[in-house]
Amino acid sequence: MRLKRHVALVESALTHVSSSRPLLCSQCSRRRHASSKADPDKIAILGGGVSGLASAYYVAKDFPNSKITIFEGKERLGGWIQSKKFDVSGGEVLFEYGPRTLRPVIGARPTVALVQDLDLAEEVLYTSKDAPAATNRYIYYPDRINRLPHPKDGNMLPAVFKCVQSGLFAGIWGVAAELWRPRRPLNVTDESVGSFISRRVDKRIAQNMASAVLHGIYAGDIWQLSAKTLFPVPWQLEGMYGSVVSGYFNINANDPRSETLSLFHPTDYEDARAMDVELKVDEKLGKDMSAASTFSFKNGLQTLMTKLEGRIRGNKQFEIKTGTAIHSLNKITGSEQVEVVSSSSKDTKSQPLDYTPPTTTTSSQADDPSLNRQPFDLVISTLPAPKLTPTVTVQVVNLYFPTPNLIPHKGFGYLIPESVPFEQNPERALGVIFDSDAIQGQDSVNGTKVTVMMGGRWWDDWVEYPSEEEGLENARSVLARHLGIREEPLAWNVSTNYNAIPQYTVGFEDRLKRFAEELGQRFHGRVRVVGNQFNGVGVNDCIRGAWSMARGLKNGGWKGRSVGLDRVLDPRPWSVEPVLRSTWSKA
Ligand SMILES: C=Cc1c2[nH]c(c1C)Cc1[nH]c(c(CCC(=O)O)c1C)Cc1[nH]c(c(C)c1CCC(=O)O)Cc1[nH]c(c(C)c1C=C)C2
Repeated sequence: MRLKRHVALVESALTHVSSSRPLLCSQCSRRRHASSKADPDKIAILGGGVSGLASAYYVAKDFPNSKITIFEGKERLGGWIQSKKFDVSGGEVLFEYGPRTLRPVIGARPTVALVQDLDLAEEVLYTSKDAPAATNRYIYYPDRINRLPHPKDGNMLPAVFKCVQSGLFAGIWGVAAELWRPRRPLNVTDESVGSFISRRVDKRIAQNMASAVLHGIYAGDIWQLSAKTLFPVPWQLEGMYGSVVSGYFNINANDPRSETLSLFHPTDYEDARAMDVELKVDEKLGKDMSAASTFSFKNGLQTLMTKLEGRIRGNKQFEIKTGTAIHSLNKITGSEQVEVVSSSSKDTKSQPLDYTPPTTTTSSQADDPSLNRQPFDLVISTLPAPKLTPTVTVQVVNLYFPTPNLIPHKGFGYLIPESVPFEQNPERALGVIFDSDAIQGQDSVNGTKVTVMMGGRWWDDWVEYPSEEEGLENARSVLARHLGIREEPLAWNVSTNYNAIPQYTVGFEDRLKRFAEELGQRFHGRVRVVGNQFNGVGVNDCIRGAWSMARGLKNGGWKGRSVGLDRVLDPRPWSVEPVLRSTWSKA
């Protein structure tokens, strides 16, 4: 009964949404407003990274009569996504300084539809679901590289046995005992991932497995990151059923149909359904995506940014202000407009923005001639709010060696958990990507390409980070100790990505809720937020956030009160829903 009620609820919400407006389709031209007078005169986009550019692209389609200004602190657009080719003897090698592959999961719908809209389908490179890069992921522990079991192994027992033998899976039996562990006290509203896993399963699983995985996504510390935000389903299952394992079986045992069920936040489920219905792509692209574990582009992920930038620069609606820092946002008295205060900037690090300072404009700011003031009807900001999350800095070292197959393992790469003794990881590396396997088809030479990622949570209290020379030396030292690679690299690059990854630490949801309320109260929906601090740390998350924000502007009207954080303000309880078996293409 309960399940039917929830399904009916989602369906009625969807019917309501879809009956009140035409569907959006990546192929058909987007719906225009009934009256072009409805478009805001002036829109500001703060930040020219992936979230800013994607927001600009979507918003321009929906508001063709608006004048849109993009503000970016650095001289280049594209944010952390940067792909560069290096000449080496015999050809060229491509290095990614930031993200490099995307996963074609349902949350990637907006990205894939964007790839199609930008005519980039021919540029895409796929890694198949059967490739070693998809099935072979490793964890270094305590002094060797262990391959993780994968469902495609057929018989997973040999890999499981090896992981048990090495001690990597120590405490795994705690999963069975989880059924009998006491439920968390009612007054616990969040806790760290480390504490949650130690309490429910075993501390060693937290320190070995969870720590490795969270180094590989957030470069983060399991003792600080929030279990409620990062592992929402297990967290909710314990809250509702007293145990994660019994909760999962409970949900599925009561299912009258043969579908797999899970817990969903109602907003997430509606968004997933909307993406599935509204964002269909051509049959060939859909088929290729279905068969892929990850994808990128022949000339790297920057292809997407360059194409977006090209479309934006070719559109007279836009003005782009690079090298421009944002100082503050002020509500203009007697109007609904927002004043954007900016100045020219030489800073290469991204600037946070205090959205809701206690006072609006200081008198020294008011008469500062170096500050520029412009009124806007709508501001879409991708700038991080400093009080919401801390961030970590990650040093990325790309290396190319002329000898092929230097790595003694085939696969995506390996991660290094916090439990690895210091003497095995004095460089404070987080993991190593085997680029030659991870994405094929980007280089015209066939040596060995790897990336070493260092820092992140390990550098939390550091006032100074390793220089480029030190970074290279550290990366080479990791490769020599862990993989036996001692060759001179033919090409290399070190990039230090300052404050690159926000950390959703314990209490994040409460802080986000307060932030959303304050932002709404102060700017009445004229300032909306998108980006890795709000939507998730991946490229897909950022594009999905931009798509969803633009969809909200269209459906709710740009004069609506939403700030783009509807999920955190949605009081509806989590509900049991069938896991979506979505199809990519229209056919
Ligand atoms: C060693 C450090 C890092 C590696 N990648 C990242 C860091 C900090 C950054 C990163 N990786 C993922 C994301 C999430 C969003 C996305 O774009 O998909 C981010 C910001 C994805 C990811 N990488 C790994 C996992 C388990 C995930 C989650 C989704 C998935 O299963 O693909 C594992 C992983 N990351 C790195 C390595 C070497 C590695 C595994 C061997 C590098």
